[in-house]
Amino acid sequence: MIEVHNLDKVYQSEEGPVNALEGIDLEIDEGEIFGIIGPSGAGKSTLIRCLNLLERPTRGQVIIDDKDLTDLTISQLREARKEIGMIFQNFNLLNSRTVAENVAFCLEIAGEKKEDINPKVKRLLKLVGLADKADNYPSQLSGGQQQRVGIARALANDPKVLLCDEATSSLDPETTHSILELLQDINQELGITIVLITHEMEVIKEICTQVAVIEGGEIVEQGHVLDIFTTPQEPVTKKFLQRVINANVPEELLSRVTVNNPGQGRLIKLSFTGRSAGQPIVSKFVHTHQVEANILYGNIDKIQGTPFGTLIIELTGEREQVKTGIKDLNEQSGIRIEVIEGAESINLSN
Ligand SMILES: Nc1ncnc2c1ncn2[C@@H]1O[C@H](COP(=O)(O)OP(=O)(O)OP(=O)(O)O)[C@@H](O)[C@H]1O
Repeated sequence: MIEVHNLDKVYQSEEGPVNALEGIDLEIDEGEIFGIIGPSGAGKSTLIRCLNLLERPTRGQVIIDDKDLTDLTISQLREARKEIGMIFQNFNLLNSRTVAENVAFCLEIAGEKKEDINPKVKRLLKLVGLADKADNYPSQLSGGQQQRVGIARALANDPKVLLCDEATSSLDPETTHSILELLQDINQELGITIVLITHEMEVIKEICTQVAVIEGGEIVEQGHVLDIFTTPQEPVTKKFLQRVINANVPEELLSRVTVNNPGQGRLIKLSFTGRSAGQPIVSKFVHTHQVEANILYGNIDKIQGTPFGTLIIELTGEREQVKTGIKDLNEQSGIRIEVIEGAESINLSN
């Protein structure tokens, strides 16, 4: 549905060229909710704006629905953009127009027949839950309601793709949740492919199926959200995940373990998914190995409907027993083990 090949974007600034994006490759399937996450300055906004050529790439291709946008004439591009809706962090509504007029505006520009505009606006406002706000002005609406107008406007030309540029970043958590739910409904009911950029892993966790992590203008990691949550590879991904999984062992616990049991206690973090999330892993482990297990932290969450658990346990016992036990655990499918720093590390690969 969307393909990006070897895309670069260089801005010319007074201080010289800025390499905002380098060698970006992406493939986004039809019907996907694809998230792009990265820290400030990573290139997220530039990338999403390159997808509809609001920002022209310096090099590379953007292919949407088999059309290479970088090859189109201005009028062909205008036509192709009707298939790509976009919503923004600050909503970008026209304050002098009512809610209905904001939505009607795109239809007027697209040359839609006058008699078709009103019923379509009504339908769109109903879809986003604002049927009763048609005659209000944007200043009379909450942030969440304004974003709903933005969504109705973005859907006016029946797009196949919806681009969301930090669409929930200026909203409180509850409103964020309701907007994400609306986006998910739109994706499921209308089959629209959604690409969103965000700096919040919560947003990725809540609605995305695939995620790409961008840092310094490059995609450093991408894959299915569940895989990235359970086996993150890059430090930047791990940092984002810490904020949502919150499975860091407090310093004081760590020092207690190493002070009381020098060279003995080992802290391990288990991440488990799917069927293994419902298994009595720890009791089975203690039963089989002569090792004590003290649970310091535990949490079970759901990502894309799949249970996903995290456990942090302190293991004490004979060194060899502990080592064998950890290796056994590591061989079980669906379980990922990390020996946490501060405890004597064990090489899990041999
Ligand atoms: N018009 C511009 N001229 C020059 N440099 C720019 C321009 N727009 C962005 N940049 C630079 O390009 C890089 C990527 O910026 P971009 O806004 O895409 O990042 P971002 O990940 O969206 O950041 P944020 O989350 O803070 O919005 C940054 O170094 C930024 O300073």
